[in-house]
Amino acid sequence: MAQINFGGTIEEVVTREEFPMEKALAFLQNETIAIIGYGVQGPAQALNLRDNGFNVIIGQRKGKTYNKAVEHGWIPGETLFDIEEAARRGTIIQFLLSDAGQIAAWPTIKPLLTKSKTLYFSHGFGITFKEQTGIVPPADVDVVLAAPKGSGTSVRRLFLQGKGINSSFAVFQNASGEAREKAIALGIGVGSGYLFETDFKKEVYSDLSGERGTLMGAIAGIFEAQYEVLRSKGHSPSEAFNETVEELTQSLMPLVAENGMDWMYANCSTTAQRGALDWKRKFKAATLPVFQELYESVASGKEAQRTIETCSKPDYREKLAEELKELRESELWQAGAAVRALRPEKQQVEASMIN
Ligand SMILES: NC(=O)c1ccc[n+]([C@@H]2O[C@H](COP(=O)([O-])OP(=O)(O)OC[C@H]3O[C@@H](n4cnc5c(N)ncnc54)[C@H](O)[C@@H]3O)[C@@H](O)[C@H]2O)c1
Ligand SMILES: CC(C)(O)[C@@H](O)C(=O)O
Ligand SMILES: [Mg+2]
Ligand SMILES: [Mg+2]
Repeated sequence: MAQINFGGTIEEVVTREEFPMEKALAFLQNETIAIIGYGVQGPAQALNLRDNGFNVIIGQRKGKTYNKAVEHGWIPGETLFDIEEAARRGTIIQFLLSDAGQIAAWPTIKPLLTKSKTLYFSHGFGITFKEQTGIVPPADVDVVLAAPKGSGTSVRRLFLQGKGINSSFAVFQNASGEAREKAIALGIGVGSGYLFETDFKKEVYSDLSGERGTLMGAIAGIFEAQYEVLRSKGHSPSEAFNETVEELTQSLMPLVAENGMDWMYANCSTTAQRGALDWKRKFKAATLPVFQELYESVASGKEAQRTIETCSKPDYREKLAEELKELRESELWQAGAAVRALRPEKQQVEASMIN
């Protein structure tokens, strides 16, 4: 394990140098990895594992998603099965159904988790909120987690670019005595650049807070608030969108990603720096209680309950699609679509498609 100083706290991380792919392949050479669920993480992890040389099969119910798996080269009856058959054949069960879907499938999966098999999650949800999910694995199996810190789409894209996402890993149950190495080997196999250690509860608390907070919920809310103010003061949609979203994603966040917040600030005007440093305090103070409320809602199980209730309904997909449609069709994001289409590289692509 490499010892890394994260802003004054020394943490241990596992890099590909210490745990190379050959070691992961050797460690898992006798295993059949059954990917249960082919939604977003499922295809990314399955394809990365397959491309890395692991023995992978898929378990997916029939329908559109099953057909997607066929398009990706999984062969019905050979490497593509229904959930039950894949879980029977697999020695490592990667449980990548939606968190609500895992509850429905658990009665099918549980009896197939025979001694010395491994149950793998990419989220601490099912195990941590066991009172609500009913997911309690048998004592004689390993239970591990490798959770990529990003969308499955990025997990696959970064892999194809020869890069890697960072992931957390954890062990909940170590029946074999080798669960930790197994978690790391699987984490490397699915395409992680490096892995940091956590436990199931910390993973789910931080993950649910992050996605409801700055990563997805808070950012969308802040965009809407600023856009609405600019529009109400007479600014055009294009101006409001550019000052709220486009500049952030296209110009400033890439600079933050490259070299940190202070460096992005330093590459803006002194006027901008002065104002940002002053207003940052006010935004922090205004949002701190909201983030505290959010964390409490996660830790009390309220967020899990709401997710389970809503995402277990038969029409949950349609309902989510309706809400996303409303977001897409809002003026802000329609302005965004127009702005994106005007990016020079898009126009070049369109021109080359015409010629
Ligand atoms: N989406 C991501 O990029 C991402 C990132 C990190 C971790 N995770 C975690 O990985 C796991 C999988 O997430 P996902 O977003 O890929 O899942 P998802 O929501 O896309 O669902 C995956 C699959 O589950 C199937 N499914 C849903 N309910 C079902 C049911 N009742 N019976 C059978 N199949 C059912 C769906 O058809 C879909 O193919 C979750 O634990 C999630 O928290 C996801
Ligand atoms: C990609 C995210 C937001 O990091 C993941 O946590 C998810 O639930 O999809
Ligand atoms: Mg999540
Ligand atoms: Mg996440």
